[in-house]
Amino acid sequence: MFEKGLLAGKRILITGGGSGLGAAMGRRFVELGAELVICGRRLELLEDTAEKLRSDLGGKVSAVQCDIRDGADVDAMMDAIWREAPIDVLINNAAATFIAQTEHLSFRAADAILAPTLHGTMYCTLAAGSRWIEARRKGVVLSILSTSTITGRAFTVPSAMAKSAVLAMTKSLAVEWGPKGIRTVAIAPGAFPTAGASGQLRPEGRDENWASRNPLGRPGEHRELADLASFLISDSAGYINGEMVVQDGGAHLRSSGAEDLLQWTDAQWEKQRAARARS
Ligand SMILES: CCC/C=C/C(=O)SCCNC(=O)CCNC(=O)[C@H](O)C(C)(C)COP(=O)([O-])OP(=O)([O-])OC[C@H]1O[C@@H](n2cnc3c(N)ncnc32)[C@H](O)[C@@H]1OP(=O)([O-])[O-]
Ligand SMILES: NC(=O)C1=CN([C@@H]2O[C@H](COP(=O)(O)OP(=O)(O)OC[C@H]3O[C@@H](n4cnc5c(N)ncnc54)[C@H](OP(=O)(O)O)[C@@H]3O)[C@@H](O)[C@H]2O)C=CC1
Repeated sequence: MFEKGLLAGKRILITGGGSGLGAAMGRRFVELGAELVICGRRLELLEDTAEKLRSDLGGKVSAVQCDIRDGADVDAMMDAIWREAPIDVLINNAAATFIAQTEHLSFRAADAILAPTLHGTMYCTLAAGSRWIEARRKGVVLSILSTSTITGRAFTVPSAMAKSAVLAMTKSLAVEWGPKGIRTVAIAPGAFPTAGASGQLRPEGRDENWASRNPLGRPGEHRELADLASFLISDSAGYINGEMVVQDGGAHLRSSGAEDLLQWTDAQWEKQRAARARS
């Protein structure tokens, strides 16, 4: 679909690039000629993903351990990256979520979602943006959000709050940093099955026919999201700024995706809490 060298000459950092959608985007970016840095907390997972990409595609891929909840860690990672060469694109992909009745969330539980998804995303954006602006370099920030930014989402309230805040950041910085040559864009994916999302959002017994209720009758394919991301960060999308593209097969026009959970009994929620306590 794209010319082979679409992303040639671009150095891209993907937060949470070791797994799921982050890894899928990384693979596509390398196929299209980009140089890649991936970060996350699990170094072994990152090294494995980077090694696989190097051996499959022969590209330049490196892995950095970083907990984006920690601003000092983010700064240290950016300093280390910049010592080698500045990045041109930041992909804010790392995030956390789980389903829970909101009234049962402790403050620590709320923070477990808000810290990476909101604060960590802000730290990474600030750390990249301030370096770009100081060096008068251009840049692109692509954040992976959710259709909960449009519909809200019962039972994943801290995630919906954090994603909505990052959408506000995307729109605000489009105006503030656009004149400095930095574009900010976002994708709102619908359901793109990954081990992380299924583990946190789809316990056994939950709405097993959810995929067929999508207007297109299926979940998203990782390659579809990776292609959209490749376009949005490429120079071909150079006039798109402050925009969030929804990629969900039309699902949010029909439902926020949490309606089945409204039917859950107290016993089902009790079972869900107990499963968490055991893990
Ligand atoms: C909306 C759709 C769009 C988004 C999709 C995605 O993001 S898909 C991507 C999905 N990918 C990911 O999410 C990957 C990243 N995920 C992660 O890093 C972790 O799974 C985590 C940070 C979400 C939880 O880490 P952890 O288990 O090590 O937790 P911890 O030990 O640090 O505890 C902190 C506090 O949180 C509490 N608590 C925890 N779980 C639950 C629960 N299920 N239920 C209730 N509460 C819970 C725990 O009890 C504690 O509070 P307390 O008792 O002290 O008052
Ligand atoms: N899959 C889906 O259907 C949907 C996904 N999304 C969004 O897509 C993105 C990717 O999700 P997905 O691939 O499904 O799930 P994953 O769980 O695979 O991805 C989350 C990634 O973030 C990393 N991460 C989490 N916390 C931190 C942290 N504190 N510091 C650094 N890295 C961290 C994880 O690595 P590690 O644990 O090693 O740190 C992991 O690689 C997320 O933003 C998610 O909200 C949105 C809507 C739907």
